[in-house]
Amino acid sequence: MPVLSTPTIPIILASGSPRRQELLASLGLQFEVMPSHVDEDVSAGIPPAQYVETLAARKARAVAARLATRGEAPALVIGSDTTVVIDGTYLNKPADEAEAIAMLSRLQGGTHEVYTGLCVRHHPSGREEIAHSVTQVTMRPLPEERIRRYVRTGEPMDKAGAYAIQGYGATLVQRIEGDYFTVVGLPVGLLADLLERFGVPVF
Ligand SMILES: Cc1cn([C@H]2C[C@H](O)[C@@H](COP(=O)(O)OP(=O)(O)OP(=O)(O)O)O2)c(=O)[nH]c1=O
Repeated sequence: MPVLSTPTIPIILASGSPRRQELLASLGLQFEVMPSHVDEDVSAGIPPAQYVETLAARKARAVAARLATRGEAPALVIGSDTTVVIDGTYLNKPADEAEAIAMLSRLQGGTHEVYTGLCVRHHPSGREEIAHSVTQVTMRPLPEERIRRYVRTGEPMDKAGAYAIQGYGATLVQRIEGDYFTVVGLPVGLLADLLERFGVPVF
């Protein structure tokens, strides 16, 4: 674990995701957490890269707006969004166990893509740097009984695509092509690039 350093400008993570909090902390930066609670509805037919970038920006903008209302000092706000895409269909968090089973039945034995969008927004100037990253994940063929047992662990319920590669879900994955952290929900290399553009190097 790196020594925690205080960045030159306060950093705010606009996310309630514990995975995102852990990954950002692993970079050794000090930051505050402010979940955005935005509506995640996006117009139908939007391509996946645009979809995750739109939601990442919406999250960062919602939190930046809160800072503006309170007249807060300058800060960098980080928003992020992850979605699983298979054959043009977006799989977000399952509503219940039945939907989790349906999602995993669809993903098993094949390859899908995980898209994560990132937005770093400067408050109060409104300058934004937005980008996304995509990783291909191939899942092992899984018997239905194994899918049901996995869903009963409770792990899939708050995860896009109903699995967590960083948890028991690691055992479901055959291979990935691309950045692991994109699948977990915060591509740290891409984030470091965006922070550098604001003159905030991670190290
Ligand atoms: C595919 C996959 C997703 N996920 C998680 C990352 C995200 O938390 C979640 C996707 O939902 P998101 O809507 O991206 O994020 P969130 O609602 O959890 O948090 P917030 O909007 O406040 O930032 O799925 C994993 O943890 N592991 C995985 O392997």
